[in-house]
Amino acid sequence: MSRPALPLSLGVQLGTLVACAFLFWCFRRWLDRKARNPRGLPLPPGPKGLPVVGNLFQLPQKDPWLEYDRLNREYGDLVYLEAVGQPILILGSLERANEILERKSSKYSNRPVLPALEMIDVAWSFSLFQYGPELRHYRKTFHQYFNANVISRYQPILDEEVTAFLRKLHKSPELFLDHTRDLFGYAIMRIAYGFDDPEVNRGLLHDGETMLKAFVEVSLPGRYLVNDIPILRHVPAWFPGAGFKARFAELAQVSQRMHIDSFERVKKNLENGRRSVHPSMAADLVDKMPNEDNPARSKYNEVAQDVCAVAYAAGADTMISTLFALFLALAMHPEVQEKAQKELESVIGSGRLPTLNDQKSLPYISAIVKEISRWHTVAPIGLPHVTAEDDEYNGYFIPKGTYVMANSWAILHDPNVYDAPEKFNPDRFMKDGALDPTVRDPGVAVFGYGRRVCPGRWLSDSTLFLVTASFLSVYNVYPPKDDSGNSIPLKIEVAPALVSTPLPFKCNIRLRSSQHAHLF
Ligand code: HEM
Repeated sequence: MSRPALPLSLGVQLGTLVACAFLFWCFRRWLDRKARNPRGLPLPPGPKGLPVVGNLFQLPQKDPWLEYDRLNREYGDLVYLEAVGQPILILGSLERANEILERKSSKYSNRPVLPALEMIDVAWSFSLFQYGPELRHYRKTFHQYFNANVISRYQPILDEEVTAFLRKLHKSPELFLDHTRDLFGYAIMRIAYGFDDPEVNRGLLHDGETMLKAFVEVSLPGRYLVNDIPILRHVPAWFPGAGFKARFAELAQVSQRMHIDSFERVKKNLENGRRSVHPSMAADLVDKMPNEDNPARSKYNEVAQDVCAVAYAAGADTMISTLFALFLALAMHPEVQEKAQKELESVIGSGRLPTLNDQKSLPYISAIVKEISRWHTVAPIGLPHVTAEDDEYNGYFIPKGTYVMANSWAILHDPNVYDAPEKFNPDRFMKDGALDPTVRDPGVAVFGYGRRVCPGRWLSDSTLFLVTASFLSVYNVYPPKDDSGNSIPLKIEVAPALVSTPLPFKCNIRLRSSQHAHLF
């Protein structure tokens, strides 16, 4: 159906109306903020912006953590920016992050409220909930399945997926990026839903990636005007400039498929007596579902379907990106592989693959896991926290609704804490053959802060340990070679996004010896 033509003059009039409404809204916001700050406290320091748009054009599009770090060096570790009236606070040190996001977490644990996120229908994900009893309930339900004490439940799934990964590498080492993606992708789909069919899992993981990218894009300050003028969500799709509505509607369908259809599929499978071999989160939640006549059933169902979908929506991309970085770092550092293999041989010999139970006796492998999380900070500026109310901090006024972002990359690349921070060097965590407890553990920043800290961190640590130890037990990884047989030096390059993913790269993966093939 063709779009009805809009008379030019009407279009101009409507455009002018929108612009006036916007300016009026900016003015009201400014007046309101002034009224809420009767003592006239200053805002924290930061670069001066332009009228109305503020620092919008100074917001970095690429590698924001580097620009934020530069601002923190210039203005101190608390920097204030504003983009089209949206206040943004950048925390440039662990001390600030802890003081604000941990100690003042009752005020600093909300998330952005963006009409665009509601329109693409991702508001079901508790990672976007405001802080309160609802969020606590969702986090508690999630925690039952991912706390440190229950991760061993998933050991059989992790073992099977790691072994499948080692076999695939043997068959088609050149596809190692695809195999790495499948490794954690399939593991989390089996843990969350018990889905064993790679085709089904691949489709759902693709949906998860689409939604994560969409989430990042629609959240960018200034990217969609509807976030600043919520009434625009009601303009008809044919209105000039409202093309975003059709795209948002498509994304909403993907989101629906992700969180409702997958859970319904598990329910049907169980009704038909089809249960996965290993326990899954969804099956357990369905088993404990209140009876049909119980009024609590509907809410229970909603929470259950949402927490399962969050597991792969929030977990897959971060883990896969970290694993890509791990293989890249190992290929760049043969001496690290050699050291790890010596440890593996002296502790578990060469007759079996490592298990999670070996974690404590393989400190150098643990040091590699710590170093990869630090060196390649996968969520360099984390997820924004938002202030639930106005606050006064160290004599500064912090308005309600401020996006607060801790620069985790800067915290983990602070040269005062980590010598030569740009170097991948697991030894920085070691002393006398054991982990050195005096070195800052990257876990203090990698997984975020306070009441929103990542609830998947134990699964993440266990998986990274198992993959690193198993891979190095069997394989070596080298940089690729050019036509004359010379090694091509590798370096890490990342795509600009909230989750920092290394760009595709090549490397050579070879069995340590033919005998090592017997391990899988
Ligand atoms: C390398 C692995 C991972 C990293 C680096 C990582 C990092 C993060 C970060 C930085 C946050 C934001 C915390 C904040 O707002 O302060 C977060 C939140 C979250 N992560 Fe992870 N994560 C990882 C793996 C996982 C896994 C495997 C899962 C699921 C099993 C998961 C589930 C979540 C959830 C549900 C949230 C939202 C929490 C909330 O908003 O209350 N993550 N993660």
